[in-house]
Amino acid sequence: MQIDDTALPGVMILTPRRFSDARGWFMESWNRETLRARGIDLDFVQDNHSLSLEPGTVRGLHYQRPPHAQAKLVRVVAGRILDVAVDARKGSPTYGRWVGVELSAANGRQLLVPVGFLHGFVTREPDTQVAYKCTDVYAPDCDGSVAWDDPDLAVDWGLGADAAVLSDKDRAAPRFADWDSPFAWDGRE
Ligand SMILES: Cc1cn([C@H]2C[C@H](O)[C@@H](COP(=O)(O)OP(=O)(O)O[C@H]3O[C@H](C)C(=O)[C@H](O)[C@H]3O)O2)c(=O)[nH]c1=O
Repeated sequence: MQIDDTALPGVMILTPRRFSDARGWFMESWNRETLRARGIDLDFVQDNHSLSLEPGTVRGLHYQRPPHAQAKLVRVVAGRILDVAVDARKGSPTYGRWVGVELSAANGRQLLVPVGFLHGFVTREPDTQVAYKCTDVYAPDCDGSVAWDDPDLAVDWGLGADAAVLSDKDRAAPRFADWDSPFAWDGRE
């Protein structure tokens, strides 16, 4: 398992080892003990899986507020995405900053998105399937979103003039400046 930091402390890129042979390859996509040994001790309780038909599909920027806030471990099982995390922790030195990492079925990379970060992705190929582990269960009353195209966050989705494929919920999400984050920085990472 290769673990790389990103510009946002706590948001990490995990790349499991692939064992290749004449048949193809095998990997452990997630192993609690492997991550615990590297200081990442997360108790995942729900797996999610989505299919996005069109390239340019944006799902985000999403979060669940406490008491059902979620950390996520995101990977791509078919296709390719730009996966984005935004620091939404009040008081954080990197509050409002974002990172984007290309995850694909080919590169096998995963993104660890801690509690306190908004999450979203844009697909870069047709029929992209994203699977991700969550540390809390779905709680619709705690589900929320911030505008994917917020001018202050200025996430570069790489869409150019192409129109994003969006859900009605994401089309109507509030601006970051008009949103009262439920997350606070704990002064550590
Ligand atoms: C998230 C979720 C949704 N649903 C149901 C609710 C809706 O009827 C349907 C589609 O939900 P939604 O449009 O919120 O799905 P996405 O736009 O892919 O949202 C997800 O996309 C971004 C990238 C995330 O990080 C979150 O996990 C999540 O917000 O699935 C469930 O039954 N359980 C769930 O955990």
